[in-house]
Amino acid sequence: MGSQARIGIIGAGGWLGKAFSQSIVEAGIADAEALTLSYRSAKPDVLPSATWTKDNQLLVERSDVVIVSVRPEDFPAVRVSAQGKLVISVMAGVTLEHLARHLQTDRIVRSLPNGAAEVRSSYTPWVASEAAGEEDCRIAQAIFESCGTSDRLATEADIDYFTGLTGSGPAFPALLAAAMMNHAVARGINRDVARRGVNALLVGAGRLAELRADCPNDLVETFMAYRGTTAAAMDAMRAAGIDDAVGRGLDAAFRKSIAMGHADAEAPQPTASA
Ligand SMILES: NC(=O)C1=CN([C@@H]2O[C@H](COP(=O)(O)OP(=O)(O)OC[C@H]3O[C@@H](n4cnc5c(N)ncnc54)[C@H](OP(=O)(O)O)[C@@H]3O)[C@@H](O)[C@H]2O)C=CC1
Ligand SMILES: O=C(O)[C@@H]1CCC=N1
Repeated sequence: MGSQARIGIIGAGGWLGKAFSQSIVEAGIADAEALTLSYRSAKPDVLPSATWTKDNQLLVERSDVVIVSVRPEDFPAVRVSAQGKLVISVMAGVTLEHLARHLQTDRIVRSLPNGAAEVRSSYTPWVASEAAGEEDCRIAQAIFESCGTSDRLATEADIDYFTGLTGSGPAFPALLAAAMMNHAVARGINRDVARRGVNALLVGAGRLAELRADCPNDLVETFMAYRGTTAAAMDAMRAAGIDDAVGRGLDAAFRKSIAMGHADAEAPQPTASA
């Protein structure tokens, strides 16, 4: 398909939809003119030379590749037939089987990017249905790598696990940073100073991880080896159960993703129409 790929994004006005549409154009996978983008409420003020529409069936007809980027609870209302088309889903918890049944195509890639797609730094694991061919997988991977890095995983259960690990993942350093900021403010530190300091350390820690490419355990051991303030803090955090808390969080996300898939399976069959 190369630079002539015709790509449609259902839900292109949202966080991930906007990130994908822009990164696809930036990476030269498709020109803006070859994109058909759908929205539900307000027409977004980006990529004016793309075709914007509220008609998802029209979008499918104008596209070779259809990316579905609505929230899972809005998916049942997306009533289109994508017969013969490659569909790429970024939705949490929606299974390959449900996607195939609802959209009437067996060429499916199920993926789970993360919010860092906005800054072209997502990590996007994905799986493909049996009927998705080599070229389908190649274009899907090119799309994911236009906004970060990606890996093809072995099973759908792996996708359900990675939904928490890396899909929800950017929220977890944010949770730690919020706890640190709340602690500093409670200690009487000026809120703006605390915010600048904590945001700067998040960015710095990310860049350090990128530069060193160490296993996180190695980085922790490097800090522990000082046997100083950092080790004192980490020992106290571990004694308070940080490893257990993180494990419980990841298990909860995995269970939620599986439960969303089961809810789909029990949902009534849609009637396909524009
Ligand atoms: N954000 C994240 O970090 C991640 C999100 N995901 C998954 O990606 C998907 C999208 O998430 P995100 O971008 O954050 O969500 P958003 O709510 O930001 O975007 C969803 C968009 O879909 C639009 N929409 C809903 N129904 C339709 C429809 N029938 N036709 C056209 N557009 C429609 C919404 O419009 P309106 O303005 O009317 O609401 C909204 O703009 C979700 O399924 C989520 O599970 C996966 C990994 C990470
Ligand atoms: O929280 C969610 O359900 C979505 C999927 C992963 C990140 N956001």
